Amino acid sequence: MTPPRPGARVGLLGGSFDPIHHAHIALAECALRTLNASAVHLIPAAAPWQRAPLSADSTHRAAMVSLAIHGHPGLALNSIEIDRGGPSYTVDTLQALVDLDQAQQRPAVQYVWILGADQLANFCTWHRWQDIVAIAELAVAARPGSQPRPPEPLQRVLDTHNRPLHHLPMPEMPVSGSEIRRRLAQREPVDHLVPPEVLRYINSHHLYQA
Ligand SMILES: Nc1ncnc2c1ncn2[C@@H]1O[C@H](COP(=O)(O)OP(=O)(O)OP(=O)(O)O)[C@@H](O)[C@H]1O
Ligand SMILES: O=C(O)c1ccc[n+]([C@@H]2O[C@H](COP(=O)([O-])O)[C@@H](O)[C@H]2O)c1
Repeated sequence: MTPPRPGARVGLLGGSFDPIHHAHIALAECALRTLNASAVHLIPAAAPWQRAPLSADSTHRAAMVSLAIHGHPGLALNSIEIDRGGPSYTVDTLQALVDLDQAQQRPAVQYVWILGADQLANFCTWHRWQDIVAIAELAVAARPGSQPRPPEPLQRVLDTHNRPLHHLPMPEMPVSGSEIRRRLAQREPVDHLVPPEVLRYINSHHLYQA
């Protein structure tokens, strides 16, 4: 991948990806186009601290992300959180990316954290969420059951920092990792929810079986 031009936007889509599914890819592609980003990095979390332990280990989740983005120019796997280990605080990830750019004397880029409306609603529970807004812009997509509207305290901090909230014009997709895990455990089909390479990987590694 060519290095980003100075001032370019780089989208960051963090997630459990347990497993990655069609809505994640649609979200990343929509962000790439809408933000005119030079790249969108998909960042599998090592240990998302607000959730119960994940089903598949980080090696499997990263491998599935890698398979799913194959043939999608502009999308890249970024294993920074897996490599760091421990609780996956987004603020630490953003700070580490900025520090790395500086250490490697790369041109400064504008990071944009991409999220679904469910996580936007939850955003003010994130670790040091005000510091996230100071470093990165946010881009949100609608998700069935959640409105892509920022909670009041977030809107106030966005206003203080004069930060935009990008809206990603993606159709609502009723797809979730939990539903996929539930279907797999019940031996129900999921081929309409995940890319075929990911399904082959799930089957060959016997993931998500009851
Ligand atoms: N169907 C969807 N539409 C819009 N955004 C989504 C959708 N699915 C996931 N996202 C967003 O992608 C990011 C990563 O999500 P995650 O990996 O937790 O998937 P998930 O489907 O929400 O999984 P789970 O059901 O296990 O919570 C989050 O910001 C989430 O809001
Ligand atoms: O930094 C935090 O406190 C924080 C709290 C909740 C979620 N996140 C991040 O948001 C992304 C989506 O989380 P999830 O639980 O929907 O997979 C993932 O990258 C998480 O690490 C981050």
